[in-house]
This record gives sequence, structure tokens and C-alpha cells, in this order.
Amino acid sequence: MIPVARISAAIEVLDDIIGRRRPAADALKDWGLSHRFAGSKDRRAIGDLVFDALRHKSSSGFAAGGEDGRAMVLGLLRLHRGLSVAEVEARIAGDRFAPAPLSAEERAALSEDRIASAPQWVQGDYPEWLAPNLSRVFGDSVVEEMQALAESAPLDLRVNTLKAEPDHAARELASELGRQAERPALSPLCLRLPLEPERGEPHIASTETFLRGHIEIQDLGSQLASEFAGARAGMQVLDLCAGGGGKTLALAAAMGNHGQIFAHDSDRRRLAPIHDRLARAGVRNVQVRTPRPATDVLDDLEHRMDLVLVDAPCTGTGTWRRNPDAKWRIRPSSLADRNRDQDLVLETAARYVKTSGRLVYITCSVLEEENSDRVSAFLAAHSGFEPVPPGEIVDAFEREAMITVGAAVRRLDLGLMMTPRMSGTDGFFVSVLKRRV
Ligand SMILES: C[S@@+](CC[C@H](N)C(=O)[O-])C[C@H]1O[C@@H](n2cnc3c(N)ncnc32)[C@H](O)[C@@H]1O
Repeated sequence: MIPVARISAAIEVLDDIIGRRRPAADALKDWGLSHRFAGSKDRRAIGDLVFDALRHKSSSGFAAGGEDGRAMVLGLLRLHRGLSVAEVEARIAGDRFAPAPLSAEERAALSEDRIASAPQWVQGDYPEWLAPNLSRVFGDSVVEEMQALAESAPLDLRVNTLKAEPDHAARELASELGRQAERPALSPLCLRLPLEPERGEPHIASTETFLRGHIEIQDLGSQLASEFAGARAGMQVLDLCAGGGGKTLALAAAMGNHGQIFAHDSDRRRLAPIHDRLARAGVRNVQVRTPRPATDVLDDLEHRMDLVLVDAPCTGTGTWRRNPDAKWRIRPSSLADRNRDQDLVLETAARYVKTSGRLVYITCSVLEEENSDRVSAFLAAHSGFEPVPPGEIVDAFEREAMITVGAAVRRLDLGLMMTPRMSGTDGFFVSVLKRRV
């Protein structure tokens, strides 16, 4: 396909996503099925345009004076890819598959430099209805924080210390991929591959380094959240919302395979991939407790756990770098639904924590309503629990990992927060609560 035909295709897919409120991946897949002549490079280029336009949907539309796929692409090229109006015109010209030429109104809108006068939710590319919630968290920094959350994310890997030393895994991977991973300052275990749009994302899952279990794909924020949980060799740990096991694997490595982890999730399909992942990673201290109808598969664990991890179901606002379409699909009702789930799962988790044990609550959301508010509500109803001061959690991590976290992790009253702008990670919240009685 010639470049201008890719632009037309991206506009078509974006209109499908917005018009039918569809996930981007589904719309792109359907487009691919009905345009089988398109090659892999075309699909990648169209996908990149679509995802970039979704990241910057409001600001791009504002720059081009519209809200449809066409305005999003035109505004993206002008505002975020730095093209002049003449260059935008040239990009969409010259072929029967090309989009219509710029109208006088579009040319005028694209020529004006007025984004600085746009509302904050337009400048920061987030849904207008969430503006009060996000200003509550970020105050004067809301635009900068949300702009960082609108950028694309690098690919982060965690070295699995059960099987490999970080330097060894880094060398092994570099020789396979022909490129060196970065080593973020916040963790000795993280290998980071920045995006290289012209090469596409490397297929990590087919590398020997991955197949041997030396690395896992896991955002640095998720890696750090697992570290802040403070799992240690010999502990009894319940990972109550284990899903596919991303954090379970990190906990098992932190425990050096010593002690016991029980991995559970209320959805057996989500839990299913964990078995292969545990085997590949050489994990030997995890018992998977798959839910069964009419059976309490966790009843023998009540009041016995040193640590209960609640990696809670949430709106995922912290992962908008990776799922930019999700930010335009979230509704007030989904936030209310997740809050109910979160209260329920915290209530359940409390049952398993022993005296002096810890309950660790994690979300990949930046919204107070899912974070500190849920912890406050829990503490109000459970006087036997108290928050561990966030500064203490960071100090313990810094001592152990011999790393200075500095301002990269924000200490709130009831927990820690990471964001792309502060930490270079997805957005995460971690609160550690201790059971006194
Ligand atoms: C954020 S995801 C977990 C991700 C996983 N821990 C990881 O690191 O890959 C949240 C999970 O909570 C599960 N969940 C929701 N409500 C639950 C409940 N009441 N009890 C247990 N699991 C629940 C969901 O099925 C989902 O898999």
C-alpha cells in the first residue's frame, strides 16, 4: 500500500472504533480480514497511526476542528508529528485512495496554534467527565501527568532471578535481538526496550531468553508494586487476584522459591495461563487454588497468611499508555462497578491475614476513588488494621535493593503512587496494611 492509502485506512478504522465504541484491536483485526492484500508493514503502520490518534484523540481533534477519524489523523500529523499545514496537505494528496483534500475550515483550524487555550482535558487527552477526578489526584500537574500517560510505553522485562543473573540475561537477550536493553535506575532486575516504531515491537516470547524462563514481560511499575509487597523467603502468601500470574511470579522470585504462595482468582479462565508460566519460570513454591463451584477453595487459609496480596480489579487508568482506546470507553458506571468489586475483594482478603500479617492492596489506576478512598473505607470498617507508613515501605525497599527512589515514587497518606511522568512506569497504587489483632 502507498502511504496515503494507509492514512485512509487508519481514518476508516478510527471511525469504526469511535462510531461503534469498539476495542481498537477488534476493529484493526476486522479491517485486516477484509483487506487481505495488506502486508504486515501496512498493518503495522496503520495500527501505529490508529493507536497514536487514540492516545491524542482530544488534542488532535481540537487542532483539526472536528471529532471524527479524519480530524484525529489530520490533527495528529500537525500537532503531534510536527508537520506543517502544507506537509499535511501533501501527505493526504495524490491518489484515488487518498482522503478528500483539506477544506478551508480544516486548513484554518490546522493553521491556528490554539492548543494552549484549550481546556485541560483536551491538552491532556482524557475524558472530560474524569477531569474533576484527575485534578483531585494531580492538582496543578494534571496536564503534564496526563500527557505522559498519553505517550507510548517501552517494553519492560523482569529478570527471573530464580533462573538468571540480570547481567547474564541482559547479554543473552542483546545477542538474540541485536540491541542492548536499557537498565532503569529504579530496579536492578528490569531490562527496558524503548519503542523503535520503524522496527516494530520485538517478539520476546519467541526468544530463547524468554523460553528458558530467564525473563518475564512485566511493566516496571508492576515489578516495583510486587517488591513493595515485601514477600520474603519462608512466608505464607495468598495472591488472591492472581490472574495470569504476573505478580505471583515476581513474589516467588523475591522469596527464592522458599515458603508457600497460594495463587487464586475468582475467574478460572484468567488463572489458566499461570500453570505454564510457573513451569517455565522454575517456580516450585506456588499452589494454584482454582475456584470450584459450591466449594470454598481457600477455607483452610483463614487467619494463616503472613501476606495477602490484592491486585484488585480496576479501571486500568494507569495503563492508558498501552490501551489508549480504553480511556475513551470508560464510563462513570464502570468506575462505580469497580469500586464495589474492590470493597468486596478487600473484605474477603482480610479473612486470611494472620495477626501481625500484612494486606497489600494494589491497583493499576491513578484515581483516588479506586485507591486511597477504598483503603480509607476499609480501615473505617476494620479497626484491627493500620496503614504501614508509605515512607517506611520505600525505606525498606531502598535498603534492600540499594537504590534511591527519590521523587520517582509519590508518598501519599495511605499508599505509594507511580506514574509515567514521575516513575517512567505505568500508573500504580500500592497500600500496605498491617493487622494488629
Ligand atoms: C488486575 S487483575 C490481576 C492481574 C494479575 N495479578 C497479574 O499480575 O497478572 C485483577 C483480577 O482480579 C480478579 N478478581 C476480581 N474479583 C475477584 C474476587 N472477588 N476474588 C478474586 N479475584 C477477583 C479478576 O478475575 C482479575 O483476574
